[in-house]
Amino acid sequence: MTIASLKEASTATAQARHLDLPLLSVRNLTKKYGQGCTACLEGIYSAQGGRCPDCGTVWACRDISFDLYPGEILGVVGESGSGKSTMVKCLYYDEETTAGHMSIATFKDGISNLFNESAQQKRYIRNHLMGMVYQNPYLGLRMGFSSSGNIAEKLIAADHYHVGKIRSRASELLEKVEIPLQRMDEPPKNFSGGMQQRVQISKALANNPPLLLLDEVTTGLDLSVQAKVLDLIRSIQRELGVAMIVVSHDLGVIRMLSDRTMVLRQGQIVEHGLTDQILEDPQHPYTQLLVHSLL
Ligand SMILES: Nc1ncnc2c1ncn2[C@@H]1O[C@H](COP(=O)(O)OP(=O)(O)OP(=O)(O)O)[C@@H](O)[C@H]1O
Repeated sequence: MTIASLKEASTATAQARHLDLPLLSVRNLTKKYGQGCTACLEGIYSAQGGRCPDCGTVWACRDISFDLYPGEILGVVGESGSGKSTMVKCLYYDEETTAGHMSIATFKDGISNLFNESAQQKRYIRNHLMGMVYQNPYLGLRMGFSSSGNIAEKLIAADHYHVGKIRSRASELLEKVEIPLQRMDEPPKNFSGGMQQRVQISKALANNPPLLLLDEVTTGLDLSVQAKVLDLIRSIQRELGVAMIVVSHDLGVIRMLSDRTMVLRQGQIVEHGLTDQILEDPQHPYTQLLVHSLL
């Protein structure tokens, strides 16, 4: 099956899935760097790149709301500085959120605000319910550990201690991402960029999370390596039914992977809809600019 036909089939199922309950719901996610002043706290300011001209506070994300359905891929696109990375870092607790509400349907009946959970519960959520793949593999991997050791670390964090089972799960995952098993005890620092991203993906999947966050995972890779990683992401979504948030400044990546797309500008959503509709008939002038610059 080609990527285009995989995408078509998946978009159809994504539309059908909207009859289900969302896996992840985010409401009014806001992250500011700085204290804020009367004008910008009330939203009465003329933002320059998301920065308040009076007090210098950066509103990296402001009132971001969306739902993500089981097994769906949501693309997040926007120019540099639009708040894409900050948004996923807030979801994964790499950054403390200023305000907002996040829930996951399978955690405490989807009622709890996950931004307000205890540190222990946040660790549980990071280890069991989410996986994260960073643009920079140095953030997601311990480069001096073996590749299997990296996966073991994630399994141990989720209270799996049986050495034989850890080893067999590590082999299974590395095989899935096409890392030769004779290299499973080598550290990722010995690997190429594409291989490092594949090890990161296998580590993120270690505990079968229902949600995967991918932040610019193919940026900086050669085109042929990029295609292989994108293909892998697509097949994982098909086989495992993992829901994903894919952040990219590259509309080609978004077009290839995502069912729905959210366009961010200066920390706010300017457009949100089915990817094909957004790319073929963008409504917001900013999206029109982004799309036309791709053509
Ligand atoms: N620690 C920080 N302190 C102050 N401002 C920050 C911090 N981290 C991010 N920002 C600001 O938040 C805004 C959003 O940044 P973010 O990295 O989320 O954007 P992005 O869309 O992911 O950009 P890129 O594609 O270049 O990574 C930017 O104006 C950035 O300068």
